[in-house]
Amino acid sequence: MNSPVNVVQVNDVSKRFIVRKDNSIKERIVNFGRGARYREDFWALRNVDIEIAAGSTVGLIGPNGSGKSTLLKAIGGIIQPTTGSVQRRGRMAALLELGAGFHQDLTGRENVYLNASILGLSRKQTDMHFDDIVEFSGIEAFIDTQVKFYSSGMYVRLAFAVAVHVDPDLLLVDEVLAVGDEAFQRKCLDKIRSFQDEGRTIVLVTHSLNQVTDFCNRAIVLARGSVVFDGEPIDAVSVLRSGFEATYEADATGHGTFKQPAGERGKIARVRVLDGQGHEQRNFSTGDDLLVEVDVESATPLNKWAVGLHIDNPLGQLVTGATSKSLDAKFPTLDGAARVRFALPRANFGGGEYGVTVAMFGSDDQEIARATDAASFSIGQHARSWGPLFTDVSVGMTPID
Ligand SMILES: Nc1ncnc2c1ncn2[C@@H]1O[C@H](COP(=O)(O)OP(=O)(O)OP(=O)(O)O)[C@@H](O)[C@H]1O
Repeated sequence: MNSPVNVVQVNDVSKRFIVRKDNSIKERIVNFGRGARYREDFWALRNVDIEIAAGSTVGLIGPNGSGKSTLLKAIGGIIQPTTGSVQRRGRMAALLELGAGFHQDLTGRENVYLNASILGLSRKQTDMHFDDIVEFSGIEAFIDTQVKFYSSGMYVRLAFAVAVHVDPDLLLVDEVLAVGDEAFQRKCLDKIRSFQDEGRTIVLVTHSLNQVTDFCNRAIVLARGSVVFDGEPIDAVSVLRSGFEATYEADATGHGTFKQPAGERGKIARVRVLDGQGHEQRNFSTGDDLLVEVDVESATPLNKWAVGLHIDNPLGQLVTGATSKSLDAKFPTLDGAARVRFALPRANFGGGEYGVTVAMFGSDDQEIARATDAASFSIGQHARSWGPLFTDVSVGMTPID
């Protein structure tokens, strides 16, 4: 069997941005001519080597600022690497920044033609696809309006519609899909699925870890501009989660970003997710009992204090939250260390990955410590229903006469 052709080859790519340290105009004038001292090199990508085989769907994931968009733009040829090279084969369509490739003063119709011609379609070919493009976008009523009057959702609709109708071999999609409404997102994801079936290659930047495990057959995790994992999506998601926990541990050692008002100091020493019997666990089923255990410390006695809990989905959206105050729990003075447990009996989370963020509050309800994404857990997909909330849905039918 022949091994598949590489559609993208990224060879030892690094990208440097020059970041100016002086911000105000006054500082710029004062520092004029001493440029070098007031600029700093920032490496958004470091020695990235990636080969992407034809027909694969690759997810690029990583924390904010890790270089995902920069890598996608380098693959798309929108930015030039500082060192290294990128090779691509075949026709590419890219959905990178909102409105990129659209001319503000032109109408939707004119932009379709402009965009399609940039992506390599002749006028005649665009004529052939025009009605389908407009229909897919669902913005017929605004097609002769200048795009500067479009909402961000309308931009994305039209841009995606053009991109998927120009017959690309390689489709690059950055987060933009998150802008569209749910119905349109679903339509786009269906289209991406049919692209997969047709053997096209897709590279997707996303914060939705569900999208990665659902759609991709490979995921690359970036951290501070370097590839830290490249392989099975499910493993990539674990790496990303454990990375967050490592960050948190660094915080717990005192090098982190805890906000601590003078006088009161709190410390979140450990956060664990346990099953109903108190055993540490990561994988749960819908309806299981969950305990979130938080070890807190204070160097000075704290008379009034509280602990808060946030459980977020992979998009960072709050799924459920509570504080010991909202739960009417009053704790005695904290002198040294204490263990707080939140109990979530029969938790009806839907299948997916969840992150646990914990905060500690002092007198005046001021936040005195925070551990973001300090722990995580996974709920197995249920065969009967899906979505962030599990309901024991059933269905019946009666004939109507
Ligand atoms: N034109 C630029 N000039 C200076 N710095 C830049 C530029 N573009 C990106 N950066 C920096 O490079 C780093 C990587 O940015 P990039 O947008 O690739 O990250 P990302 O992983 O896509 O992040 P996010 O999840 O927040 O979208 C960031 O620290 C960003 O501030």
